[in-house]
Order: sequence, then C-alpha cells, then structure tokens
Amino acid sequence: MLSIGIVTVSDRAAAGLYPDAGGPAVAAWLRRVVVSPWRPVTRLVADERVRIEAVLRDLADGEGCGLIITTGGTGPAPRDVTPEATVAVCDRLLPGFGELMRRESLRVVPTAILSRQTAGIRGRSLIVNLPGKPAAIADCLGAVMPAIPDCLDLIGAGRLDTDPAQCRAYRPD
Ligand SMILES: Nc1ncnc2c1ncn2[C@@H]1O[C@H](COP(=O)(O)OP(=O)(O)OP(=O)(O)O)[C@@H](O)[C@H]1O
Ligand SMILES: Nc1nc2c(c(=O)[nH]1)N[C@H]1C(S)=C(S)[C@@H](COP(=O)(O)O)O[C@H]1N2
Repeated sequence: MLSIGIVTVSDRAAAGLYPDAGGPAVAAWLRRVVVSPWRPVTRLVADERVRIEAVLRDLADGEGCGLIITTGGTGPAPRDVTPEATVAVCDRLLPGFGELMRRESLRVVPTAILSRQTAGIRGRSLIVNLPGKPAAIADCLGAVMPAIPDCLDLIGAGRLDTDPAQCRAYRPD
C-alpha cells in the first residue's frame, strides 16, 4: 500500500481564515486517477520554512510516504518558501517537473511563470510542489503524473498505477 503525503502550505488556511480547498482537491484528483492501493496522509502548515521542512521529513522518513505532493507557497511573495523547504530536504532535484508544470500552466494563465515549483527525491520519496490555487492542481498533476509511476519504481518508493482512461502513465520497457 503506497502512502501519499498531501501537504497544504497556506497561512490563511492554517489559521482557519478560509477552509483548505487545496488538500481536498489533490486527494480528489488522486482518487479519480490512481487505481492501485494507496492511503492519504494529510498535513496543513503555515508558510514557515522550518515547519514545512519538518512536515516533509516526517512524511518521508516517519510515515514512509513514497509520494508527497505539496500545494501552495511556490510564488515570489516573501512568505512563499515551499521550494526552499523542498530543496533543503531533498537529496537530488528533478527540475523537469517544474519546467513541465509551468509549460502546461502557461497555456492557462500568463502568471504561471511566477511559480517556482520544483520536485526532488528524499530517500525513497518523491516530493512534488504544486501552486496554491486549487484550479492549478489538475493542470499540474495531469502534466507530470504520466512520469510519476516510473519514477517511484526507480527510487523504490512503491507501486502506483493509474486509470489509463484518466491519465496514461508511461513505463519504458
Ligand atoms: N489551501 C487553499 N485553499 C483555498 N484557496 C487557496 C488555498 N491556497 C491558496 N488559495 C487561493 O489561491 C491564492 C494564491 O495562493 P497562495 O499560495 O499564493 O496564497 P497566499 O496569497 O500566499 O495566501 P495563503 O498562504 O494565506 O493561502 C490565494 O490567495 C487563495 O485565494
Ligand atoms: N495552472 C496554474 N498555475 C499557476 C496558477 C494558476 O492559477 N494555474 N497561478 C500562478 C500564480 S498567480 C502564482 S503567484 C504562482 C505561485 O502560486 P503559489 O504561491 O500559490 O504556489 O503559481 C502560478 N501557477
């Protein structure tokens, strides 16, 4: 059973000023697309680098999440620090994820280039950043999910299969 961490990074959602729409949107997208057994491990954290890093380490090392998806805190505002926290906890980066997600998002909004979203590997966990706008989640996950099952295989993170009618994953022979 693959554990998937879902991390909302938002000052206002963490303070209860608005309900978190991002985490539930990620979970709903995964429920629609992922057909192999998985369990969500959800976290809600303010835009504080030290706390985001602690959450990512706990999900990877403590909860054993093979995949960790963050939403929020990727922009240029002073408190947007999710990419810095991600880079700090990762052993290696996968810059292609951010490049592809920005390219796809650019079809939707010109401000897509403001997202510094990235991805990387910590041990046997793949960490992927998404922007905070709930509408961005499907754009970005739809772009990178075709490559995620093979990445999880390669790092020994666990098995993830998608419904090909929703998202066709590519596993090279
Ligand atoms: N978890 C969330 N739930 C609902 N809406 C969100 C969430 N995160 C972001 N948004 C919406 O997307 C916009 C841009 O997201 P961003 O991560 O830049 O938030 P922000 O302006 O830094 O504020 P905050 O960190 O308090 O959510 C927000 O202004 C808000 O309207
Ligand atoms: N697909 C998509 N990507 C998007 C957006 C969006 O609405 N849709 N918003 C952009 C905006 S306005 C910002 S500021 C950056 C960073 O957002 P974040 O700080 O919420 O992570 O993501 C960008 N990427």
